[in-house]
Amino acid sequence: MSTPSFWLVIPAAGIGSRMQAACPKQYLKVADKTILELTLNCFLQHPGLRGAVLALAAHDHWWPQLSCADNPLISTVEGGAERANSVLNALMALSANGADKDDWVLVHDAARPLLERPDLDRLLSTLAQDPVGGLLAVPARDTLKQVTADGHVVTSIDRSVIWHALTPQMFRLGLLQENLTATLAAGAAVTDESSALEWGGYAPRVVEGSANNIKITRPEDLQLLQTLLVSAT
Ligand SMILES: Nc1ccn([C@@H]2O[C@H](COP(=O)(O)OP(=O)(O)OP(=O)(O)O)[C@@H](O)[C@H]2O)c(=O)n1
Ligand SMILES: C[C@](O)(CO)[C@H](O)COP(=O)(O)O
Repeated sequence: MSTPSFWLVIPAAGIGSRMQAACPKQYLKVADKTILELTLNCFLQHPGLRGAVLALAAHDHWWPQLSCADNPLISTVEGGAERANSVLNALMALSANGADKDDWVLVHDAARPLLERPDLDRLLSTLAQDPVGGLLAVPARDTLKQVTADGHVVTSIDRSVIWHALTPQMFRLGLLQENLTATLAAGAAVTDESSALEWGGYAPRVVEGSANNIKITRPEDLQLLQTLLVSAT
């Protein structure tokens, strides 16, 4: 099935505090490539990519050293205080540079280097005609507990209706920009793009993806990344 063309937003302005590394985690090297380069690879090889906007920290001096920094498909903007602010800055740049409000935009974490092409194509083809958009996600496998602040179980959550949100998340530029702007203005919690659409009363669709599409967050994730990269070759 043919897949629609799309713009790409990569929030990459985080400091990676939970990783406790000497540089932001997206610039840590694994198998001779930075996590950011690994993340970009899947998209730069896709014929549907119209262009990419990376949101970078104001003090980011690592990006210009990467070979892909010269790729004409990639532009950069300054990120914001939170991930949602970084994403909104990138969306505003797309709008200012002529992207249409009905164009598809995919937002993908710089810290998710293991997105697989079949998952990307499944997201694009499944949502190509969707009136709202949606996101890659994985159904919960473990028994889930609601727990008190001092660590005691309150109840078990029905896992049959629980999914883990991943990225990319895929929405039309105008709808996403409008709802993200409104959600931030209202001071509502927004840790992913779907949250903003939900706040606006929409019901994004989940598209099942691979549980290997992990977000590199803590030091132990680097070993898992190495293992998954080896098994993928
Ligand atoms: N102000 C911010 C904060 C985060 N991000 C990006 O959002 C993605 C997911 O965020 P997270 O995994 O939390 O990254 P960090 O914020 O860097 O990690 P930490 O919370 O451990 O500092 C990352 O690619 C990160 O670079 C961003 O663009 N702008
Ligand atoms: C967008 C996301 O990766 C979906 O699971 C997640 O919400 C990012 O959270 P973070 O705290 O900004 O890493």
